[in-house]
Amino acid sequence: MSGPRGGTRRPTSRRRRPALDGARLTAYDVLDGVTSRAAYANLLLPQLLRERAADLNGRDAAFATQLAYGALRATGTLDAVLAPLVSRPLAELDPRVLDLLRLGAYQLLDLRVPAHAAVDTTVALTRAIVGTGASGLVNAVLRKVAAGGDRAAWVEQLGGDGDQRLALATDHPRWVVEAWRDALGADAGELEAALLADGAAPEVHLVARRVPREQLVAESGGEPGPWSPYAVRLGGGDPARVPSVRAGRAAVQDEGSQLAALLLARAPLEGRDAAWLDVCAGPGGKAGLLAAVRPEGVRITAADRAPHRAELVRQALGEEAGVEVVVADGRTPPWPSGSFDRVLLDAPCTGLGALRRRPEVRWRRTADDVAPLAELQTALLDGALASVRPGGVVAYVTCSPHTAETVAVVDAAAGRDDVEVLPVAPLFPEVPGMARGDHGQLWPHRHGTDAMFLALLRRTR
Ligand SMILES: C[S@@+](CC[C@H](N)C(=O)[O-])C[C@H]1O[C@@H](n2cnc3c(N)ncnc32)[C@H](O)[C@@H]1O
Repeated sequence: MSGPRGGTRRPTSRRRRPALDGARLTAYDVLDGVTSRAAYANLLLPQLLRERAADLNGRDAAFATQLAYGALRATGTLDAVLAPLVSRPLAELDPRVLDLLRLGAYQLLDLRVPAHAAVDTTVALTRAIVGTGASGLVNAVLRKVAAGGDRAAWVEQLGGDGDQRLALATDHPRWVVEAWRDALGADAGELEAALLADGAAPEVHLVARRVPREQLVAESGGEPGPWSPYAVRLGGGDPARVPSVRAGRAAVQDEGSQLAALLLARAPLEGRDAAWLDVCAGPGGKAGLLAAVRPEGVRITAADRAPHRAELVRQALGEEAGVEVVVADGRTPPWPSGSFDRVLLDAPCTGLGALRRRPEVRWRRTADDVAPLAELQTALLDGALASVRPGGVVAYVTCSPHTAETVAVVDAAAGRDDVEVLPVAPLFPEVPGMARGDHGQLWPHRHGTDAMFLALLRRTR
């Protein structure tokens, strides 16, 4: 223990002078990037931590992460607490002040940061970032937040019906709570567990593509994943340091996404099995696993409408033989009808199944986003069914459990007289609790994966 030396005096008061600390400043910069530039926190935060590595130790980096992710996840709840304490609508506040209020309020509601530290440090940040004028408002509002108690006390005070309380307690917009209840159907008793799981940091999963899984386990110090025979779950550590990841023989991939690719590979098929299509392939995660597990001689076409996403597929697949990457719109396929034996449609979606990874997405998305995406998904599924030969299969997957993007899209296609639905769960006997009718649904709270939806269709003629 180092004591005071060379005339340095111990502070006489236990209450330390508020200083601009690097962790809080970094968390603020992440909130500001998300608010003012629509940045993604999971990209911006690691970048800032790298740039500021000389000034932030491991604990600072961990605290900045907890603050930034926590405050972004809780934005709606924090705003519900702040709104009655500010005389103007929150939307009329200087956005920087609103972000600072959120940062302070989050510490008061959810962290064991002493109230005076949360308030004083946020006031100091406000003074430095916005100016002295705004610091009075921040000071006054945060004191009222502190006086109202912790999150449980605030949820109690704000009141509302059951869904409203769940929304506030678990940091979801109400429309997502309703969508989750609907998606869980008969298992709606798991609603709170499902919502809470969106607040837990996800484990990093690796996929062993061109390396035996046991070797990847040994290299990474991880554990075999319970569901995919290619998955390794990491307890911690930087995946980029794992030799097979560096060499491109393994990659980071959620175990649910691995099952989505395996669904296509495992689907029962009669006759020719030589040409596979991944119609929305960018950035190439599932195409990479498909390339590794395909039987010898199978050619893969990996398409994406966005040229830069197609380029990412090219980079991800590197030297793979028998893989063609093309820029194409899956709604109007440029290849002859019935060209493929198996087609994977990993459709663009709201991404609500991956809320654990992208804390701000739950507030950026709105219920109005769903219908246009469902329209796109429907058109893409039509294109996928046109691309597959009679007798061939289409795997339709989304990283969202929302019924309008999943069951409704597939049901509409299944109404055609040349399409039959194949049951998904029997193809994964090792994965309990994944049946959603004939389809498959993974959940973070049940499976420790993203909430992937999986459906299988056969074109009958
Ligand atoms: C969910 S992501 C695919 C993820 C990818 N399968 C993977 O595992 O890495 C959806 C992709 O669909 C692409 N996309 C969107 N609209 C499309 C369209 N009309 N035709 C083809 N690709 C499209 C997007 O550019 C995006 O890369």
